[in-house]
Amino acid sequence: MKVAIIGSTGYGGVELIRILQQHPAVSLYTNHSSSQDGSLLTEGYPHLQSIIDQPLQAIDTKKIASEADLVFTATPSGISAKLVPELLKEGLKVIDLSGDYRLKNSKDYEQWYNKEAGDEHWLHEAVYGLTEWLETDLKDAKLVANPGCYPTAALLGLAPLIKDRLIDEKTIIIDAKTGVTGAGKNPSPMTHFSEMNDNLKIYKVNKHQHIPEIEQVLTSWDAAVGAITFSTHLLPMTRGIMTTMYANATEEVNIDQLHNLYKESYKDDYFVRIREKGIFPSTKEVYGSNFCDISIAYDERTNRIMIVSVIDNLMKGASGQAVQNMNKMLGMEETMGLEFVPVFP
Ligand SMILES: NC(=O)C1=CN([C@@H]2O[C@H](COP(=O)(O)OP(=O)(O)OC[C@H]3O[C@@H](n4cnc5c(N)ncnc54)[C@H](OP(=O)(O)O)[C@@H]3O)[C@@H](O)[C@H]2O)C=CC1
Ligand SMILES: CC(=O)N[C@@H](CCC(=O)OP(=O)(O)O)C(=O)O
Repeated sequence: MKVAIIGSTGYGGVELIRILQQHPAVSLYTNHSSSQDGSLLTEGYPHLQSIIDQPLQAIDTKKIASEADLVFTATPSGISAKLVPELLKEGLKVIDLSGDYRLKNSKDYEQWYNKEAGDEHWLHEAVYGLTEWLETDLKDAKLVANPGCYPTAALLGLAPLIKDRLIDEKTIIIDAKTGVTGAGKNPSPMTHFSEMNDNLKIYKVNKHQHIPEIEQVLTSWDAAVGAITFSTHLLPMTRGIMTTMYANATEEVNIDQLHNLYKESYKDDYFVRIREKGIFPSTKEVYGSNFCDISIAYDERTNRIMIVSVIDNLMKGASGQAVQNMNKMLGMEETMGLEFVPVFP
């Protein structure tokens, strides 16, 4: 299996390198950059010393097609929409990590991303790659839109309740928190150490680009889901996302029933771990791994259900899930090359 990464110099790209370097089915991968053609990755990432010696290559789609079977585009939104059609035209399979192919309605994309949407044909052709809940076989997919980091954590947490119609769809609240690698490698006033350290920030209130993505998927599962409430916070940690979600139960439920529902829903999914009753996950318990850990609680006094899910934003929230999708596209075990034990403590 020969693979190319476009955007290797970014955090998503470097995480793909960490995975593909030890993936048993990947015989070769090449690294491409729009701005650092000919440079060594070790100039920006000395931790790759003696692991990657080849210089970065330019993004030449024909050359990539002559060398690779599949490409990961770990590039910013707006850029992917320009690159992806050219790569597909060359016959390559593509897994795009950006938001460019996730929203089926191009008007939603233009509204929430404030950018021009990509080609309609590929927008509709793209398979939304929430791996555990895929509705189509990825073996025939040419383009996979890898889900956003927050949507991955939120959707895996809500899916069993929504599919079983156990919550009032109009009462869903998703309270989410992330580490700073979610913002990519370029520093900004938002992520600057002196402003982020010892601090907790709420951002993009009612404007986050993941709102329509979460709503699109939830609505496809249950048409009664309308607008959700979703808030995002930035914490002074490197990796990790926690989503704490609340909704009113539609009927009388009890914790054993809810716990069994989650255990049953994910019994065949290696990467989704349902915690024992009363044990809640923390982000460090999935650090550097492809796991999504979930707990559920029920408050009889308010008739409200609470779900907590944690992921590593760069793994299950981006590059890990992208490789899980690659494995499925190629008909391999979905866990191949991804069985990292979380880095703890
Ligand atoms: N960080 C995260 O936790 C997550 C990120 N994502 C998405 O994944 C994608 C990559 O994110 P991330 O790695 O964090 O971002 P970074 O900003 O860290 O890296 C993006 C990379 O894109 C490349 N790039 C920039 N402009 C262009 C261009 N015009 N043409 C080609 N390549 C370009 C840059 O490399 P170079 O200049 O060398 O070409 C850069 O290294 C984004 O779309 C992001 O939204 C999704 C889920 C989670
Ligand atoms: C801290 C931070 O800024 N996180 C990003 C995470 C989104 C992301 O990484 O990208 P996609 O839009 O491709 O999903 C944000 O909230 O926008």
